[in-house]
Parts: sequence; C-alpha cells; structure tokens
Amino acid sequence: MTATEMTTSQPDLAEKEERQQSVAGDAGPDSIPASVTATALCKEKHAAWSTLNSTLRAKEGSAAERLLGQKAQMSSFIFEAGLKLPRPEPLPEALSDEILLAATKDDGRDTTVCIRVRPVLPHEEAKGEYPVVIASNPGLNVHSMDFRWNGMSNIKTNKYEVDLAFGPEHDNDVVYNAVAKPLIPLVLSNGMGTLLAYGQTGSGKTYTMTSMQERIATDIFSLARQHRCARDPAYNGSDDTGFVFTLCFFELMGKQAFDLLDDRKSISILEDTFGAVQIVGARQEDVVDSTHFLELIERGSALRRTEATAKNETSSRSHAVCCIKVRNNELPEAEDGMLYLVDLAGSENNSDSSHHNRDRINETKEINKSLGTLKECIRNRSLVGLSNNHVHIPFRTSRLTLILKEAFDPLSTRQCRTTVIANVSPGILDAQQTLNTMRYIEPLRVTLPPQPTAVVDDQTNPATWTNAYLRKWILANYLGGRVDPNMLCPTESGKQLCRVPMGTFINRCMLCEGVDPRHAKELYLKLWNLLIDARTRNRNGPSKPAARIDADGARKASIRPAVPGRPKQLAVKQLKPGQFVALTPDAISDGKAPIVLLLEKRPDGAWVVADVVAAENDPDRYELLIADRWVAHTLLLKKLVELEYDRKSRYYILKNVV
Ligand SMILES: Nc1ncnc2c1ncn2[C@@H]1O[C@H](COP(=O)(O)OP(=O)(O)OP(=O)(O)O)[C@@H](O)[C@H]1O
Repeated sequence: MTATEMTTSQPDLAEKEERQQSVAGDAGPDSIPASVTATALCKEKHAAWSTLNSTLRAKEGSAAERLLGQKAQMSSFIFEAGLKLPRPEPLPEALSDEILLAATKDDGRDTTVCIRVRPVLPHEEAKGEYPVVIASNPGLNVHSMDFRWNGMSNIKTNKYEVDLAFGPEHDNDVVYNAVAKPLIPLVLSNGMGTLLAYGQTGSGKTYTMTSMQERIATDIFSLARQHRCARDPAYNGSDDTGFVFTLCFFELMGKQAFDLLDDRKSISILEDTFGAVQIVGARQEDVVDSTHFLELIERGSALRRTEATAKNETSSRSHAVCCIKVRNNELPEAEDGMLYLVDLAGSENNSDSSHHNRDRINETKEINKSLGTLKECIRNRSLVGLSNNHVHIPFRTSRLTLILKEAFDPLSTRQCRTTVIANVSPGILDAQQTLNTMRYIEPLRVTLPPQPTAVVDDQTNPATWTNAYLRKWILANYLGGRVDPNMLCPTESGKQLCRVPMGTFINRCMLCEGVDPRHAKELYLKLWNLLIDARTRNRNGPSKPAARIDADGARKASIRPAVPGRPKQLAVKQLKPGQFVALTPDAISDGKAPIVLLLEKRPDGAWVVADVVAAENDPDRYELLIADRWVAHTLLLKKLVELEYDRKSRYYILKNVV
C-alpha cells in the first residue's frame, strides 16, 4: 500500500468502525432507526464504487494514451529505419519475353498467381512514406522490421515467388497483355477464364480491374472479328462475328447479391438440380460493341457500395462480379464461353477495423471468411492431381465460390484458367498487410511434379498421352497436319482433350484454315474410339473386342462373349437412364467400380455408363465419376441398386439392393 493510499484509507476504517458500533450497539432514543442506517450505508457503498470506477477509468485512459504514444514512436522508428534502406533499382518498363514465356509456360497448372505493387501515392509521400516492397521477377521482396524480444530490431527481407511481379513501373497495358488478354481466345473457344483482383483495402484492386475491363471491352470484339476472318474468307469485317456477348454485373455481400445493372435489385444465386449455377433475377444485357460494354461497366461501378476505411476513403465493401457470356451462333451445341472479372472486397486486419461499429465488424468478418473459402478452393483444386486421396473443394460454402464452381470442379469438361492478381501497397507502414497478402496467395501457386515428356504409357490409350505426344498424333494422323495443335490443344494432355465436349472440340478445329465441321467430327470420333478401345480393353482383358463409335455418332457396344448357361441376371427391359446398377463380379476387373450409372441406351441394347466408385476414406459412400464413361453390355449388369445423394457430404450412400 502506498503512502497516499494509507492516508485516504485510515479515516475510512475509523469511520466504518464507528458506524458499526452505532448499528450494533445500544440503540438510544436519538439513535438512527436500522432501516435508515442501511439506506445510508448503501448510498455510501455506491459512492465508494463510483470513485473506484472513475479512478480505474482514469488509469485506463492514461494506459491507452501511453500505448498510442508508443505506437507513434514505433511508426517514426519504422520510418527512420526505412529511410536507411537502399533505394530499389528501377525495373525495366516492359517485361522481357523470357519472363512472360516462363510465366505462361505449360506446366499443367490452371492457375496463374501475379502480384502488382502500386506506386507510393502523393498523400503518402507527403507523410514520408517509403517503398519497401520490390518486384523482382519472378518474385517479390518485402522488407519489414523484425523486433526481437530484447528490444533490438533489424530489417528483414522476406522473399516470395510468384508467376509474375509487376512493379510501379509497369503500366496497365503491360499487366493487361500479360494476364488478361490471354483469357479472351480461351473464352471465344468456349473455355472459362477468371480474373481475380485481391488485396488489402487501398492497394489498387479497383484501379487494376477497371483498366482490365476497359481493355477487354475493346479487344474482345476485335479478337472475335479476327476469329471470324480466319474461319470465313468471305467475311467483310462487319460487327456480325457469329459471337453473341451477354453481360451481367452484380455485387456479393455475404449471402446477399445485388444487381448493379438494375438499380441494386436483390438477386439470388442458386444451384439447379443439374448442378448448374443460376443467377436468378439478374439483368443480362446483350452487348453490341465496345462503347456499349464500357457504358454498362461504368453504370454498374457507379452503383457499387463503398465506405471509408482506414486506408481508403471510398473502399469497396463487396465482391463485384462482371460476367461475360460468349455464345457461338455457328456452334449452338457447344457450351457458352464464360469470362468472370472479379474485383474482390478489400481485406482488412483487426487494427484496420478497430474503429468500426458492430455491423462493419461483421461485414469485415464475412469478407475475410469468403476470401478464406476462395483460397481453399483454388488451392485444393490444384492439389487434386497431386493426391490419391479425396480432396474436398468447399465451393458451396460461399456465394462467390459457388458462382466460380466450374473453375474448381475437377470433373468440369471445360478448359478453365484462373488468374489471381494480388495488389499490394508499397509503403513500410503497410508492410505487415503486404506480408499477409503474400501469405494468402503463396499457397495458391502449387508446383506440380514435372510431367513425363517422352514417356507415353500406352500409345493406343489417349488418356495416357502428354501434350507433346497428343500434338504429334494430331499432326501425323489428320489431314496432313491441317488441324493446328496450337488451336486444338495448346496445353491439354490426352486425358484433358478427351473431356472437351464435342461442340468445343469442333469449334477449336474450325479455327484452323481449311477444316470443316465434318473433318473435325471425324477427328473427335477417332480420338474417342481409341479411348473407348483402351477402356474396354482394361476392363475386359486384352482379348475382348472393344466398343466403337460410328462416324454418325452411334456407338456399338463392346460385346463380351456370353458364358454358356449363365443365368439371366436382370430384366433388361426394366432398365432406365438414371438408374444405378451393380456389375457382375467378373466385370469388376480392378475392384474399383462396383456400380455404374446408366446414362444412355444404344440402339443395339448396350448402355453408356459412368463409373460410381467407393470413396477413398469411406467404403460405404460412393462418388459418381461422370467423365469416366464406357459402354457396357447388359450381361455385365447384375442388380439394380438404390443410391441416395447426401447433399451434406456430397457422396452417394447405398440404400438398398433391389
Ligand atoms: N498502379 C497504380 N498506379 C497509380 N495509382 C494507383 C495504382 N493502383 C492504385 N492507385 C491509386 O490508389 C488508390 C486506391 O486504389 P483502389 O481504389 O483501386 O484500391 P482498392 O484496392 O480497390 O481499395 P478498396 O478495397 O478499399 O476498394 C486510388 O486513388 C488509385 O487511383
């Protein structure tokens, strides 16, 4: 107890004793009634508590001030230390071809991870802010202060590897040509391209995304014209390119979505029974030319919700999704190409959001949660090819990842490419947030093991072909090399090309001069015949005849020789598409697919089926591999089984054997 505390507390004690005596002692005529004394005591107690509270509050206040003072000291210390850093070397303004080639090389990955460091802004420079984030391709160096437990500190350089790093010297054209422009040909040939701008609030996401949108608005029409020119020598360069572009623009805030082309009307993001994602109620505008495209983007951007944050006066507090659908009128059966341009909401850390009210704190939590799910989906999608175990991709957890589902779905038959541009502020005061951004994006860049180049397992099985062997086969096998592999399969392996739908395949072939749809279809069927032969061989053993597909598309079943006297297993007339059927034991060659899903009955009575395999970690649950199709003779089909789809685990569960 301190001296001052002693002086204030001793009279209190004396008074208390005196009072206790008067309450407990002889109650004389002028003594205070017990009830009155109790009230007085309560009042006094209350007064003592409030004194104590105000003393504590004063102490808290001075502690907070002291903390603020320490923080200010720390900032100036960081600035001083930053000023001692060597000035970064200016980077060349254009990225060399070598760097671009290395970043876009075919290494089997569907995701490109880039970083963009914006310049120090004039108001930051006025405050003495100093750049400590330096792009040095293909990586990034972040200098940060490292504080030790003993009070010592030094400057630490954190190195990160990315596919491409853009510095303040690189303008929007350099960024666009390297990351966004390559997505347009993919989308025109029915693929799906996704461009995501990620980063801390105020790091330049909207600046980057707006400039990408402006350039895409011009180039998508000119590239469509070029495509038409290459296909049709009689084309006169008119606006009728055969492609129809439809745009919708909306923002996502937690579980809510608002249409930015229709006065922020509330819309719904739903998955239909076929698993396709529908944006219900959103206005979809057919875009006629670049001016119209830009007008729509401007209209939508003006309606985005913004709030002031610690780092940005007009921070976007939502994910803005601009979706461009490309329909090819010449090939109506092909899937529509999709281009998603997503300006993600700015990530904020705890200190940035410390002055927010409850709603804003919840909003920040929602944003960070959806960004976490996005990261998990991108990373797990890259891990699918690396692991033998089932890799869970939680794309249904947030609306954003549900919309981009196809980019993460390993069973997607479309060619997909995702590019993430992580934006960072260059200053020393943002170094911690920059490190957080790097920690977020670094795991997205999964390095795949080197693909075998010269070794082809089985020259008669396209599923085992590398891209190099596939190219060789196309050049050697088809029309004296008229189909250009750069158009048909720039990066795909044999297995990936077999997953491309027929419409898309034909569309890609027709981009080559002198190839008509009939030739393209023949090539598609030739590849599929090889694949079906190989699959059937694997299943039935080497001596069994294989399934065939005729030029008119009709499949002939692989005929498994009937075993004499074998009892009839199943009333084949009962069979309908959509039923699950267990196979006979000798049909299950490797024990992997005990059950199949009936897809389509061929004219000769055989069935096109898809494999249903037991989950790796749970033999009672099954997974449908819709892309693994083959033709099964009815003699291979043993019993009807009932499988129930469990939405929660996304597996099928065996209910009953009929
Ligand atoms: N590469 C750049 N060159 C010049 N200025 C830039 C660059 N990147 C960003 N800026 C400027 O930085 C400021 C913040 O950028 P922007 O609004 O795009 O940030 P943001 O990441 O979208 O922020 P938020 O998430 O809060 O919306 C703007 O004034 C913008 O003009």
